[in-house]
Amino acid sequence: MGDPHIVVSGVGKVFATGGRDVVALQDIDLAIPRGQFVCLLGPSGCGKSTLLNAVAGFALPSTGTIVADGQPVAAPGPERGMVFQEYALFPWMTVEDNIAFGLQIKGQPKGQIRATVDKLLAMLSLADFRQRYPKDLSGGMRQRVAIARVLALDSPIMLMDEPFGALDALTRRNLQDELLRIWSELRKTIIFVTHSIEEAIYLADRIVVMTYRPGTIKRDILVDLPRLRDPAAADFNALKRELGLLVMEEQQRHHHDELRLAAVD
Ligand SMILES: Nc1ncnc2c1ncn2[C@@H]1O[C@H](COP(=O)(O)OP(=O)(O)OP(=O)(O)O)[C@@H](O)[C@H]1O
Repeated sequence: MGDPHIVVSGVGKVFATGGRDVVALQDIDLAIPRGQFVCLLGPSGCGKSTLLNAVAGFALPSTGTIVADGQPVAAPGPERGMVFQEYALFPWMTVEDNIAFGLQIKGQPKGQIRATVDKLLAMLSLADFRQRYPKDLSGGMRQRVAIARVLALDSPIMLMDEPFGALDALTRRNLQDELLRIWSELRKTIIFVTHSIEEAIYLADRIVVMTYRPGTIKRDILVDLPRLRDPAAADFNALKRELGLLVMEEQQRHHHDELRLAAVD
């Protein structure tokens, strides 16, 4: 199988806020093989985004190391593309210009950019929208553009922070299917943050459940169900129940923590 594509070793992250230290991550060890689709799952505040941002190189860990695509992570890099929940599109650019932007920055020849943009517009069913501006697109369409922008750079690693969290259920399922199709075609390594148990089971090869403060790995589960997965199937639901209990324990710890802090203040 070769070396893991992403290696997180002994990672911790402490935020100092208002005289209180928040241990957002502690002792995180994670080795992700090339091409694996990993979901980070857990309730709000358990450090999912902090871990993703550390892999992205946006906010480095306080302790430990991260190696991605053979390189120690010290800053954002082109081998790690990021898709956010809020579509990070340029509002003054059309769909095709948004997708082309990163390639123009890289100084690629015009003909080559055009070919890549055409391919991505087709791949994400955006061809009829190429001249539109983001404000004239639905949330789902905007998120397609955001994914196309990252794919344009051909990063072998895709980091996704609740990318479908703001979408309605039907659009969300559509984009999940679309993402699975793209992933199986292009074989990216994906780390996908979600707090939806169903979304994690629907998508992932592997689900990493995190604990609430300190953020540690509570359970690391391989999902061995054939795709496309059926959320109504018995084995899907058995896993959903198992994960539901794990996540609920952490939600309760979060709740108790909030009550305790409220009592102190
Ligand atoms: N810049 C920051 N300064 C101080 N504390 C922070 C900062 N960023 C995150 N935290 C704290 O670190 C912990 C982990 O936050 P993080 O956003 O990674 O959690 P999360 O699991 O992604 O939650 P959510 O789903 O709500 O985004 C939380 O307790 C949060 O309050």
